[in-house]
Amino acid sequence: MPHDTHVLSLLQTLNATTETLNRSALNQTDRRQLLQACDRLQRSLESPADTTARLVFSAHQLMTLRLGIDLKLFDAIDAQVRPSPASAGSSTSSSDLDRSFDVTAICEALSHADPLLIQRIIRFLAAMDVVLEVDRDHFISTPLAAALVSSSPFSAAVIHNTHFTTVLSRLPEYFHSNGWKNPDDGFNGPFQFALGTKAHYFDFLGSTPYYGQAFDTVMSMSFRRRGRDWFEFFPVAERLSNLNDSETLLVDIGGGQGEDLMKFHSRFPTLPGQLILQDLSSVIEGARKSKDLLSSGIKTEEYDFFETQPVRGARVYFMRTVLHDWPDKQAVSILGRVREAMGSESVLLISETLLPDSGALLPSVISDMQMMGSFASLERTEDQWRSLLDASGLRLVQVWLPDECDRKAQSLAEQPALLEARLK
Ligand SMILES: C[S@@+](CC[C@H](N)C(=O)[O-])C[C@H]1O[C@@H](n2cnc3c(N)ncnc32)[C@H](O)[C@@H]1O
Repeated sequence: MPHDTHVLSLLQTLNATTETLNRSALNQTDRRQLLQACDRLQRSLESPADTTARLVFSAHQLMTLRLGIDLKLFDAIDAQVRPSPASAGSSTSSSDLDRSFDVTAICEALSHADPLLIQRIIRFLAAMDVVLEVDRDHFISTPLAAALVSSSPFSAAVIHNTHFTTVLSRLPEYFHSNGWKNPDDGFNGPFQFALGTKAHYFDFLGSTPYYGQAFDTVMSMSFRRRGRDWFEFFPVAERLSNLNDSETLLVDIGGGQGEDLMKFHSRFPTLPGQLILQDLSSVIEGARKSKDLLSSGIKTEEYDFFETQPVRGARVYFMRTVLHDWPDKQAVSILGRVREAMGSESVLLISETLLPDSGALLPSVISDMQMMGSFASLERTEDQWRSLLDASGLRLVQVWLPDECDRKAQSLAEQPALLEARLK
């Protein structure tokens, strides 16, 4: 029993809130503000020992999710808690769907794995509340467990990031061996050191479908598309409507699966000029399977951006979260290929999250560390972008952000900026 009556009443309020809060009625902003307040409260309460313990044991939790995903444990749970197709059409409704499962049936479904191992993984998941233990060997699935089935983008996020921990775990040895120099070569950095390879991270992804597909899925996830789309605050109609159909309106270089081009097309379906998606062959192969992409008339092109840019004099060369994958050493070459192709009317638009000059928040610095580990690259401040563009023979003309964005750390973490560059 707490001594302090204030603490006692605080505890009662917190516990009552947990019990009675109507989560489904909360809007996104309110939900996030509540989470941030809980996070601040936790950080302020934790002793150094608490924080250390929380952080050093978090890898175990993440890796347990990964084991569950690779084992197809979440699929097996999902299959058990869902009604069979025969009963699904009958009187069973999702609200009275029984979400309980027992370990024996899961072990039978996953007969290729040792039952004791399955039991230990499920026990760990129960300790994390990913599944809820009701009785010995008897559990209830949760929305989180259902969100980790193989087909879910969340499982791709776990696969992608657990693989990244291979690189993270070797960073200390990497820096000891290189004399604590900032990584600056995408072909000879922490990733190559950790995996004992000479391959660039993208070559590795191209030759390892399991990780390549996880990466592509993560790139398409909505959490990477926070904030407003660039074309909502860049004057598209004013700047980009005076083309004819035979000209190229926009080339999305390293455009992945074409999400950005498809969004742009559906926002401006009648704007004249060709839209072109360029990426490596392994990525374009996947993008060509998209019916939406094909029906929107977007041209797809296999293209390595270290080679001569085949599309000359396009009105817009667009790159979204591409250059943060490359340290200046390689980014200058990539930008050089764009500069050579640009005409006097061409503009290069770069959509990237800007690092603030001070006060960077966790999402920004985590991304910076991710760039360092995978690509020997970095997230850049405005000054770093200006000097990179300058070294590439280009001039930073303007940094576009929505009017409501105040350029403080929180806004910059949540809203990618659009950097407009032209020939010098
Ligand atoms: C971080 S992803 C960004 C994808 C997309 N622009 C987006 O924002 O979702 C980087 C993209 O660059 C592509 N890429 C990497 N190396 C490339 C190269 N040498 N030539 C062309 N594209 C490349 C990758 O395949 C990937 O699709």
